[in-house]
Amino acid sequence: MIKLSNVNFIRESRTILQNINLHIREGEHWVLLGRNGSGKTTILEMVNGYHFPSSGSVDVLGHRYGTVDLRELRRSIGYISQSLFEKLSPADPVWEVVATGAYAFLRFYQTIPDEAREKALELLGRIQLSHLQNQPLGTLSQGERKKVMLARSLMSEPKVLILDEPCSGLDLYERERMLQSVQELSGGGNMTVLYVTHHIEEIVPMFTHVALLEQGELIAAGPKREVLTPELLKRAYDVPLELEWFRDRPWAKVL
Ligand SMILES: Nc1ncnc2c1ncn2[C@@H]1O[C@H](COP(=O)(O)OP(=O)(O)OP(=O)(O)O)[C@@H](O)[C@H]1O
Repeated sequence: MIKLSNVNFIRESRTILQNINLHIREGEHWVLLGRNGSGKTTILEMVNGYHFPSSGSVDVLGHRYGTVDLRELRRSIGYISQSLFEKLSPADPVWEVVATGAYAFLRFYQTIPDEAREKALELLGRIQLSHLQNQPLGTLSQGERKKVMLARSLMSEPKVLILDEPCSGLDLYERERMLQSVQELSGGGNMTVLYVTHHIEEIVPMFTHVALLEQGELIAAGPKREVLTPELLKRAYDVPLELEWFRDRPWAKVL
């Protein structure tokens, strides 16, 4: 499904990723953890085909990057990130922004097909945002924006969903609602999920695997209970901590 083999990424004579080997199978839900600058977003951008490795290979959905039409492949990948949000037009009504997700367009310059409109409205209903459907995107709160991005990413019924810190800037209530929506809309079925966060407690039960990065190197990758150990987390974050599992969710206590 997603395979990074011996990936190195060098920019301006700096090694940003070093010998990354990561194999994500269909239906697995992975969380990528690591300190600021450890290379998480670079990996996500590589899986989206926005960066190419300096050496090694990236295969997504059975296609090797470098030999495939990325525009076509990207329709099977939903991507939520702040940088994508910034490219959208703040004056556009919410339902239109969601509808553009069906085509991987940033904006419609022609009449929007009824089918796309109906689907966008349905997705907005599923995340309880129908009341905002005609409001301009730029007027939404942080929490509403994140959920609109989630709905947009699901328009094309992607096989792979990539979320880069979808809960950043959300209060506790909004964060829990967002996590609930992520679980409801992408937790079932065979969708493969890759999720980046700085907050260990966001690893809700739907997540199956964790990869830990330290300065561009993977120090652990596998089933979450094997990777989320105090020893490995101390190595990744350089902070001694204890981990408590509550309702299949890890909570970190700094010692
Ligand atoms: N095009 C580039 N040229 C030079 N350095 C780059 C480039 N892209 C990324 N980097 C560097 O690579 C490192 C990893 O960046 P990346 O954004 O992947 O980290 P991250 O783990 O997502 O960090 P954060 O948690 O702070 O978002 C950073 O030190 C960044 O400055």
